Amino acid sequence: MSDDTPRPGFWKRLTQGLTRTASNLSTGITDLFTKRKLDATTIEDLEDVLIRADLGVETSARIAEVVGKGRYDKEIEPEEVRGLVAAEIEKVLAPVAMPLVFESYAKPFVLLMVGVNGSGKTTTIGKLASVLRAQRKKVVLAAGDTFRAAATEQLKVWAERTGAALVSRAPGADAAGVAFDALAQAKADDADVLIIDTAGRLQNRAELMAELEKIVRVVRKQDPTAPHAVVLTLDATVGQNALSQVEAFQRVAGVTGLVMTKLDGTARGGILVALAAKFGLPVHLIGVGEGIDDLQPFAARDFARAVVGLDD
Ligand SMILES: Nc1nc2c(ncn2[C@@H]2O[C@H](COP(=O)(O)OP(=O)(O)OP(=O)(O)O)[C@@H](O)[C@H]2O)c(=O)[nH]1
Repeated sequence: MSDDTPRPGFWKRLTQGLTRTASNLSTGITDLFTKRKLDATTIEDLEDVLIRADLGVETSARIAEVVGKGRYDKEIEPEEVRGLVAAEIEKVLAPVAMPLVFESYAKPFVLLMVGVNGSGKTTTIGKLASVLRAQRKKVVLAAGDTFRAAATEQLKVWAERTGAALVSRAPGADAAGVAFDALAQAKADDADVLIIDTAGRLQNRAELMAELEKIVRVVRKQDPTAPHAVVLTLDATVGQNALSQVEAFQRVAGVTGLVMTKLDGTARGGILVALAAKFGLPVHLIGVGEGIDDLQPFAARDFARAVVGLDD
């Protein structure tokens, strides 16, 4: 996905979206390092501040250690600490900041969207469809969340808005059947990309996982190389629970990349750093607000600086 968002708007949305986490981290650092010499206690306290922002125990310990190295018994400005912390966060995030690439070797390129209800699947599909259509790509959307009629309705709105084709069936139909038909249609129409929406009922995890496995199996009957990408949407406000969601979806669907939404709804946006450190999965997009423009390409340096309250 190319990013043609004007830079000032992009930075403003990002910093506004990350305000809660940034003030959490920034205030924590200011309180610790204002007119105080750096010692073992301040470093331990810094580690706690980072852990409370959900950066993960190991990463927090490592960052605190880097900040302390060679600086004991010296005064250090909070701004310098913010800079050091941002640099370390950037190191963790840089390897995972990757746009979603719709390789043209696969036609159609099959993208399977997974994630629990309300985590931002539909918004992500809408965003991707808009970007692809702006590039004049032919897109088919498959309404694979057959459990909820509202999900199909939402997808229909996006299909109409973007000029993508929609394949859907009556509520309660077999989701794998929808995926199968959609791939057949995408092939027949010579479409570039097929995006398959799926259900996200966490209440019945076993059933949901079986359904996803079946979708993958059925799609492979027509194209053994599909799905070419499996993108998991995660709601940042679930905190540490995001880690177990990645594990669960990875087991059944082989997640190839992540989208993290609702970073604006939490003071613990450091969860993205914990995820990057633990799984190393590509992060394609982040959501920092309700609107479609708030779903942005993920840039490691920008995120790292914004999240500790530093300027561009
Ligand atoms: N504040 C905020 N809201 C978001 C963000 N991303 C999505 N939302 C909102 O979260 C709600 C759920 O998003 P959807 O895209 O519908 O999520 P979904 O996973 O498809 O959910 P279901 O349709 O319930 O399965 C919507 O009201 C979105 O507007 C974000 O980054 N920040």
